[in-house]
Amino acid sequence: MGALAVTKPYTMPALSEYADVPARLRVDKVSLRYQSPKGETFTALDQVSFEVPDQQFAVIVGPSGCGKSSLLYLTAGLAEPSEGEIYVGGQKVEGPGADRGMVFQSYTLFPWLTVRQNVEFGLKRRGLPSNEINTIVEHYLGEVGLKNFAGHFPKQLSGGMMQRVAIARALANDPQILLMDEPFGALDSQTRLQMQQLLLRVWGHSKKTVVFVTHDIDEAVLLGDRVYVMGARPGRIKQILDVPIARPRTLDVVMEPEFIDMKRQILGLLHDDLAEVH
Ligand SMILES: Nc1ncnc2c1ncn2[C@@H]1O[C@H](COP(=O)(O)OP(=O)(O)OP(=O)(O)O)[C@@H](O)[C@H]1O
Repeated sequence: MGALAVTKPYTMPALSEYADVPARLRVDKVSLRYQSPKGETFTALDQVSFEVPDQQFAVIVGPSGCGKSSLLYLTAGLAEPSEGEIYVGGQKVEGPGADRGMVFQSYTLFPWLTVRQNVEFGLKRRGLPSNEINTIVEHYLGEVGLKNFAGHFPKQLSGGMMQRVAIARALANDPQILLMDEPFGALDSQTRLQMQQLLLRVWGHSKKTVVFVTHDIDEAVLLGDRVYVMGARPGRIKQILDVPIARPRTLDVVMEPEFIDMKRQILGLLHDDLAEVH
């Protein structure tokens, strides 16, 4: 490893240390089991515990099937853990709520609504006054560079533009936390790089807590404050690594020794997991 800086692994403090100061997200001994049609039980997540401090950009990586999406769905309140609890802003998750914004890989815009109508959808449902809605929508359309496309319908947009609308829509609702499940997974590599930079810029302004799932290790290290590496069978947190790379981060950081060292550590953890499976 020579002169490369070695990243000190993050040691997870005992959950009780946070009793007085709730983290923005707290996952406490969460297990998730599925029942097969034959009645067999499959453990997708096993006793998963971790915390994400306020304003942190947390990235979850792990082998396919380790339960990354399941963890986001549980946090979104779209499914219930078999055991354990999840807290967002100190409140136990007991169902879906506007305090959690979601951006998925597949485009989830309302196709019959324009870009503007998609972004203002949640604000209208909350009954905000129209001048306030306009100010918020203008702000976020500006943030994602889509002011000139406000009247377009989703089918008139590229994949990257649709994801920009999804990000604007999620942030416009002022959620406590933004949950992103492989949001750039379906984009071509050039657009993906652009979207990563856009997200870093928008996140730098909004300072929302983000939990971002990806398969892409470069993406994890480029975006994250911390990378939560999961193992499979059963799904669990294997290691939490702090990313020791200063912000703002541009594409050039991928050549830096710290970046390469982080990638090496994460790959090592993922390879260990593959070796355990085969
Ligand atoms: N509704 C379901 N019924 C049964 N098993 C399920 C269900 N949903 C997910 N699983 C299983 O739970 C495990 C975790 O799935 P999940 O989609 O959360 O993993 P993942 O890490 O996000 O995978 P990928 O990276 O491939 O998207 C997988 O083995 C999956 O097959």
